[in-house]
Amino acid sequence: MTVRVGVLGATGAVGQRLIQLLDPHPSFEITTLTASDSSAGRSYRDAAKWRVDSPIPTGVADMTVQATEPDSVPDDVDLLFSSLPSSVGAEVEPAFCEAGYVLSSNSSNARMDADVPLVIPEVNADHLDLLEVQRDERGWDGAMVKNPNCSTITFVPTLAALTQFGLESVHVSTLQAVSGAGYDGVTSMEIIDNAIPHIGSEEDKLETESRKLLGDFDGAELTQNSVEVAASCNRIPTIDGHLENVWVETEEDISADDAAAAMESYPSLDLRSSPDPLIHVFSEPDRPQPRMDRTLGGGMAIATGGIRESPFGLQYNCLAHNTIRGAAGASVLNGELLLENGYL
Ligand SMILES: NC(=O)C1=CN([C@@H]2O[C@H](COP(=O)(O)OP(=O)(O)OC[C@H]3O[C@@H](n4cnc5c(N)ncnc54)[C@H](OP(=O)(O)O)[C@@H]3O)[C@@H](O)[C@H]2O)C=CC1
Ligand SMILES: N[C@@H](CC(=O)OP(=O)(O)O)C(=O)O
Repeated sequence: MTVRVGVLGATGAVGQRLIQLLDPHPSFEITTLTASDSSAGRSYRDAAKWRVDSPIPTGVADMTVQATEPDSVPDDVDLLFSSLPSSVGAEVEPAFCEAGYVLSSNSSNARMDADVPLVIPEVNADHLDLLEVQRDERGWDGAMVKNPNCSTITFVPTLAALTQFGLESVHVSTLQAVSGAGYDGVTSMEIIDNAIPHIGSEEDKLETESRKLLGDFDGAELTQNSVEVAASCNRIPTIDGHLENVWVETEEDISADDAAAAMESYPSLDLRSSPDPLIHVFSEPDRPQPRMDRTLGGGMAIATGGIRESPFGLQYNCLAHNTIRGAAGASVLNGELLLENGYL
């Protein structure tokens, strides 16, 4: 079955990555692209300042960009990927769901709403059925699933692998690539020869989204995980790939070898964009590194290394490609999960 898909915010940094991943996808066919009113009516080639490391797909270049409103999207589109600024997403995404469209959204609005599934398929695919609650409560024919923040996606799969030991508290400190701020987000004068120890709202997202992702869904209600999470977020001058240092305290003592084995054997899924292994464990203490390891598993793997026991619990590093596993690839994987579970 080929699913007709559209991209909301298609001209942006994440929208371009979505097009790069969706164009060769065997299950999805791009039929609609939307952006702001200043791009609407123009060809995609003309409206998008293409910056992804492969040419604009030929079938996409001459498509006409539509306005981002339900009336501009044909009724036969089965799935919309959303990469809109969150303020715009908050306004227009519910209107699309009300009009009957199913959305896989990367934007941060509504991620913490009680009836919105926030999903990393390998971690909490069962939360997808919150969509039934969402449809009941909101009266929507459509539906909305979200993927988490890119830095949240990087460390939560490693925590999921460790839940068997009883998670008590987590400290995480990030070194985030500049692409996370968008192409024009951080100027060269700000970031070259520098590191910036603050990223607005980011720490709160890591602390809250992780507890929702690791929570239990009983078919009616989601109970958040009680683990305490403290985050510190830093911008550094890498292009792509968020590196994180993590300390985890658990009820049971875990040796570094036990932790490595749990992460290495943590299962991937039988979905096209889920890599096997999901978590790549390096034995070298100086890995993973952004430039060397961000493209593991086509940019969808989580890499860990430097696993050791410390006075503050288990300590390790982890890394993921922020615009693939952390954004566009995460939305595509949620699209595959929606298809697998009969929501399309
Ligand atoms: N960059 C990254 O690595 C990551 C980004 N994100 C999130 O993904 C989302 C998109 O980010 P990014 O791609 O970097 O953003 P960009 O600014 O590069 O792109 C934004 C897109 O939304 C469109 N848009 C802007 N305003 C409106 C509007 N009023 N109505 C309709 N469409 C509009 C733009 O169209 P136009 O070209 O016409 O202006 C463009 O297509 C954000 O929510 C961001 O927080 C999440 C994780 C990582
Ligand atoms: N804030 C992230 C990117 C981002 O846009 O996150 P979110 O999807 O939560 O808005 C970063 O700077 O790397």
